[in-house]
Amino acid sequence: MLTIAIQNKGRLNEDTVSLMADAGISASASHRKLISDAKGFPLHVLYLRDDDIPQAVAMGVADIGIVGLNEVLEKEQDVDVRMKLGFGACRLSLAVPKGVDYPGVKWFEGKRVATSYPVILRNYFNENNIHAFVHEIAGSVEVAPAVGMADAIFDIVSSGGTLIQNGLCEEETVINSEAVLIANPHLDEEKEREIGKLMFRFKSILESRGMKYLLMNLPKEKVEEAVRLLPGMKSPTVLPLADEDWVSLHVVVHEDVLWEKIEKLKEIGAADILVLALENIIR
Ligand SMILES: Nc1ncnc2c1ncn2[C@@H]1O[C@H](COP(=O)(O)OP(=O)(O)OP(=O)(O)O)[C@@H](O)[C@H]1O
Ligand SMILES: O=P(O)(O)OC[C@H]1O[C@H](OP(=O)(O)OP(=O)(O)O)[C@H](O)[C@@H]1O
Ligand SMILES: [Mg+2]
Repeated sequence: MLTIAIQNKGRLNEDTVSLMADAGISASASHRKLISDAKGFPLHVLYLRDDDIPQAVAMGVADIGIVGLNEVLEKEQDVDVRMKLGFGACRLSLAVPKGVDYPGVKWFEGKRVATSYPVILRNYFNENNIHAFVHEIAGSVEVAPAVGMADAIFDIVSSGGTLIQNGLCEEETVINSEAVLIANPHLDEEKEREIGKLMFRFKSILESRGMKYLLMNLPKEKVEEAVRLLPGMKSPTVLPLADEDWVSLHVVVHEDVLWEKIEKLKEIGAADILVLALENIIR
């Protein structure tokens, strides 16, 4: 049976548990339980601090894990990144106090930079031939310049709100991150088959997110025009109605373009348009 390591609490826990739930796998969301068996898929679930997940997977304590790409790159453990999971999006950036006249990355030469990601930062400075002092701290990195502990910081940025609150200005994005599925690189065939099944479920879920199922009635002579407006998964489904001059048209569209498509369809005579949530796309 496969063992998966997930974050026990914190920012990735909820999205991880809900991705698994959407894939028909119920893991306990309890913060106290450290290991449990999932329902809906043969899986042991190990609840860990996110920092420990890459190592647990590299050691084989867990076969797979869900963790931010930032932690995978920081820990430099021997694990394969198998797929991106579409949540936990953030970036690791260098930021300097507002008001600094920033000429480019060479500004960091000789400076003290506070971070919880010393490995990624040192690699970046080495690649850019910068000699700087990397000052590792566990948290509240953004206050370091204000209290005189550092000249700049390197930390996670998402909305940018924390930087603004602390009078800092983002200057260099070093990596973009999101939650990923990682795996031990030396698993047997049976475990790989199980991982394949799990990834198939996750991919179906991710593909269907943001998609809507659209049904409408349309004058028959407008079908070709509607098909041109609606590049669906293959082509729209067209079903006859009792009234032979009309058809029922079904199509899957992304919510980003939903209203734009609806407006165009109405213009060519579509009526009784229904928009339904789409749970899953199995290809
Ligand atoms: N503001 C944010 N927006 C989006 N994603 C974030 C943000 N902050 C962190 N993340 C992502 O979520 C992951 C977990 O963040 P969290 O703050 O829960 O970590 P932590 O405090 O180190 O947790 P743990 O107790 O498990 O060690 C980060 O490694 C990163 O990938
Ligand atoms: O750009 P923003 O949207 O403001 O997010 C960035 C902040 O989020 C994270 O901290 P978190 O809130 O998880 O607190 P922590 O430092 O205690 O982990 C991260 O360490 C940044 O400080
Ligand atoms: Mg952590």
